[in-house]
Amino acid sequence: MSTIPAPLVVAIDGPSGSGKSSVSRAVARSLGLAYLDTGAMYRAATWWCVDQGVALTDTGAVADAVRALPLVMGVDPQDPTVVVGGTDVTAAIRETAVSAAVSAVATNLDVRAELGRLQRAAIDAERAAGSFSGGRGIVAEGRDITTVVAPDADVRVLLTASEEARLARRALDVHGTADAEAVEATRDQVLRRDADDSTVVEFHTAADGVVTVDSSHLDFQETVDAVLAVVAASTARA
Ligand SMILES: Nc1ncnc2c1ncn2[C@@H]1O[C@H](COP(=O)(O)OP(=O)(O)O)[C@@H](O)[C@H]1O
Ligand SMILES: Nc1ccn([C@H]2C[C@H](O)[C@@H](COP(=O)(O)OP(=O)(O)O)O2)c(=O)n1
Repeated sequence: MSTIPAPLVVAIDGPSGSGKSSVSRAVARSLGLAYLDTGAMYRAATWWCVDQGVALTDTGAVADAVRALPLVMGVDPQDPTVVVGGTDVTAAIRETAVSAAVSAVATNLDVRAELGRLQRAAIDAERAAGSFSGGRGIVAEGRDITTVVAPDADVRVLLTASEEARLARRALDVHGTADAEAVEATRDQVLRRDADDSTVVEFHTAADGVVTVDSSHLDFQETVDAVLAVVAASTARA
């Protein structure tokens, strides 16, 4: 009798520029899993509030708008997409205006409750679909996936990197260079945002049972391999 392996849920958290999104996508591709970028959901919520003319300082109006968010997340790691009310906002949510404003939405506790609910539903759907269709599971990444959204995930990883490495990576991403000027221009987007976000979620220290992978001195492929090794070790133990 053949056994169908249970769907795997991998949760990855970490600060901005630690490599969460790119590493999680590569891990999902490598293992044949779905990929959920929860940061993209906070970005989509921010884009929607701005689109609807909601003042981001009005916490009640923001929460109401997010409860009505018509969001569809594409979870294929080859081509993750974000669609809001029929508009593909995959690129628009990466623009600097959204990056600068997103913490105001992500620190709204009613928004966190609503998006957390949607994230749990997406993870549960992959679990259930996997059991019936032979789907393999999901990699979900963000700031509170290992602790709040999916503390019961099969594998939980905190991906960290030094401040210096994170600033250089983001500068290279946004400005195409990691010279002193580009690093300075990136500081607000990385460090101020992490400081604001840290007021509502802890993502600098690993919770009990969460494995830390420090990518400061690893290149991209080495980081992917390190996370895959954590998955292999965790699933071998289970
Ligand atoms: N270990 C690494 N070494 C060098 N660059 C990396 C590494 N991990 C990720 N990167 C690059 O750093 C940038 C930021 O990564 P990203 O996945 O967007 O981080 P996060 O989602 O944590 O903000 C990307 O250009 C990515 O390719
Ligand atoms: N689970 C999550 C995911 C993201 N967030 C917040 C943190 C960030 O300010 C925004 C956008 O997240 P995203 O992962 O795209 O941020 P980066 O630009 O990769 O640093 O959402 C959160 O509060 N909780």
